[in-house]
Amino acid sequence: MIRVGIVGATGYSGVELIRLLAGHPHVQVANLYSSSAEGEALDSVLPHVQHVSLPQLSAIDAEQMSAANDVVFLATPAGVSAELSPELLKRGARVIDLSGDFRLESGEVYRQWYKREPAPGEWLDRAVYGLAEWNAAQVAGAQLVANPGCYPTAALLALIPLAQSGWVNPRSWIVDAKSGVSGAGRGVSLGVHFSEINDSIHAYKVAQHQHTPEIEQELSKKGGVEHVVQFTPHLVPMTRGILVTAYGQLERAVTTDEVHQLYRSAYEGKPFVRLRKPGSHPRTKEVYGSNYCDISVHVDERTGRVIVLSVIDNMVKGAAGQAVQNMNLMFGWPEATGLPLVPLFP
Ligand SMILES: NC(=O)C1=CN([C@@H]2O[C@H](COP(=O)(O)OP(=O)(O)OC[C@H]3O[C@@H](n4cnc5c(N)ncnc54)[C@H](OP(=O)(O)O)[C@@H]3O)[C@@H](O)[C@H]2O)C=CC1
Ligand SMILES: CC(=O)N[C@@H](CCC(=O)OP(=O)(O)O)C(=O)O
Repeated sequence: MIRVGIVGATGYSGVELIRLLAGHPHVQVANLYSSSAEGEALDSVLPHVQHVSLPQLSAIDAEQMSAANDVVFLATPAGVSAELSPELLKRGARVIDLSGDFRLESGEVYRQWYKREPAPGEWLDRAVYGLAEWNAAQVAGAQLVANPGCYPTAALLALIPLAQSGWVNPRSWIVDAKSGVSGAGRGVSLGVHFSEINDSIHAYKVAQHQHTPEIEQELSKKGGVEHVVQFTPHLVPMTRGILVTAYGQLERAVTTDEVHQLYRSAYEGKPFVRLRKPGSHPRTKEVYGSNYCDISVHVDERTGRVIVLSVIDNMVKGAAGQAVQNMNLMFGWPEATGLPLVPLFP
């Protein structure tokens, strides 16, 4: 058994980590850390974990955290990990960061999109981008894994095979995405007020969302040329789930079946990518509570566009589930260890 510590356990991704790790055969949730509820039991904040055997919430202390855990998950807002992770890493800890602090290779790009100070460059250089399906070997040897953002996970799994094919104009990508409200975390604000978001849908951060450079960075790395993405997120009145509808302009004539075959080869043997029938319409409900990303491809011969649909549960494949998948790779266990294989339905 390895000892796992979680920072931000009172938040949505942190408590989702607890749900998943409680069923993991090689893990003991040894330490939970909180910046606001030190000394309390987690079930006093979140009663749904009553009867789950968990340690009390402890204060954040890099020395203790490094000594008392084999791996530390940071499920904290942007900016926390940039300061805390170097302190943990210096002391030899292994870290899986669910925030955006180590995903962007350039500190300058981070400063521009996150509007805050980046982590020190020496540590940014050491982070491995934890898109498990594409970076498994690097994740296995990493001390610091930057768990991908929720929208980038759905977008990159949908687009990397095509980015590598050279069939699509790399500057033509349009990624339209819709997210459930849990993506915004547990903090309360007018932006997630029930009476203002229910029965309604809206776009936000048009041309300004911090996941734009993350998607572009990874598509460009995998595609071998610069890729440019027009990314528009929307908030929809549901709790979990992301649907990405992505469009690219084809530079050669290909059929839906050829694109489907490309994806079949790309994701063969990957336990969490389920390629759906060509021309089908995956629904967020079909991956709810699971670590799957379901993908379908379509070619519109009239417009010369390829359209890729992908769905994930933002809390699982988009956050905690992918983090557990990365932990499995880091410790040499099969990728799917401890992760639920049947979504919650309906
Ligand atoms: N929700 C989602 O779908 C996804 C979230 N993420 C990322 O994961 C991270 C966590 O998100 P989420 O769980 O939604 O957020 P929440 O707001 O639900 O939880 C964040 C937790 O972080 C802790 N925290 C707040 N401030 C500090 C601080 N200064 N120092 C230490 N801990 C602090 C809080 O716990 P306490 O008060 O106990 O310290 C809080 O419960 C974010 O970076 C987010 O962007 C990534 C992908 C998807
Ligand atoms: C619905 C909703 O508000 N979603 C969040 C996604 C949070 C996230 O994953 O952002 P990080 O890059 O900081 O991890 C958003 O759009 O900002």
